[in-house]
Amino acid sequence: MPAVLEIEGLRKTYRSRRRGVRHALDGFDMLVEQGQVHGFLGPNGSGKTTTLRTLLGLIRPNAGRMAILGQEVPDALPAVVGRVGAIVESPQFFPHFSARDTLSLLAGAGGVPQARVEEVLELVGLRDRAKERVKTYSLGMKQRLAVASALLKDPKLLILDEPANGLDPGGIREMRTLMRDLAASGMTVVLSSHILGEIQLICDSVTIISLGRRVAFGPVEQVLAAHSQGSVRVRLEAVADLAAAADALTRAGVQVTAQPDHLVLAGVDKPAAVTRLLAENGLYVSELVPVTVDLESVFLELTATAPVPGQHRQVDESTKVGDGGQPSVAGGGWGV
Ligand SMILES: Nc1ncnc2c1ncn2[C@@H]1O[C@H](COP(=O)(O)OP(=O)(O)OP(=O)(O)O)[C@@H](O)[C@H]1O
Repeated sequence: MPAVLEIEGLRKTYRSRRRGVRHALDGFDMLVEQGQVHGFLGPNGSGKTTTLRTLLGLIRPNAGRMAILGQEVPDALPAVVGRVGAIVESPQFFPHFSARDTLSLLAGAGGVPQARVEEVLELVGLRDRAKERVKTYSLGMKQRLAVASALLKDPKLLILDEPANGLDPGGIREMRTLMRDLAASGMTVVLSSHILGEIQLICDSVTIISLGRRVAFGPVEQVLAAHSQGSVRVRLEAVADLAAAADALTRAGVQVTAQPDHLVLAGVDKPAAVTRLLAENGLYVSELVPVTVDLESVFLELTATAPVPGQHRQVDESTKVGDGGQPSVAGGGWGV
């Protein structure tokens, strides 16, 4: 499969007198093959929007290379831009225009035949409300209009930042079907989302970014399989003992992800060793079961953003269990 999108070693550094140097992108890589629905995932502030804006020529990177449809960007952007549809951050529409007028105006400006307006209205499910003013639309309807505007030029690559934002469950399901249909027709779709269950259902492959670096990528099943080896869920008689248990297990070399009422341990080949270790520390297990990992737990583990009882993780902090309970800032986010 040819690569539709390639990013290698992308760096973007922001400098400010007050906050010093901030590495929004710290040698980030990404590869998306043709006809895939590709999920782009990362916690708040991890660099997703910076990546997409850099790709679209809106931000100048400090280093790295990028190619869209086999052409190096930003140099070749004028040549490829007609084949890329993108919504990065919510677009603003004239509130007094209807969806049909809005799309008609955009089609005219982009040299797209007017017949395409009706096609995209139908595709995103706005046909019956197309005559009404945008200011009367719900958030989800505006989101559908945004997707319709990105689809106008029948792009080869569609980039959507949080397309399910504001959609109701029915709308999310329709968006899922639309993305799959578009990919089946040969379009490549890159979407960022925080709805990880949705990404798992919809995407063929994913890239996970944390603190400006890629921490996982590949087909969804491969990413899940790579992280499901020997995972077990542990509950204790006393929830208050979880932090102590996480600490003891981490010191013994077990990889621990803390959830509010249980721990998930990775790479456990002998569950009995876990119960023994905890019992020796006066901590008593009430449940120990193998878990099939989902994308959410992989995400929380790789980005170290699992909630820890009693702590309020701040943006830019990666809360590592077992480091004395103190939130830590992993390399790459702040500082030089
Ligand atoms: N213009 C700017 N000046 C300084 N720092 C910036 C600027 N734009 C982004 N950043 C910083 O770069 C980092 C990455 O931001 P970015 O918007 O790419 O994150 P994101 O992954 O899209 O987050 P979210 O999921 O919250 O949208 C953040 O720490 C952010 O504060």
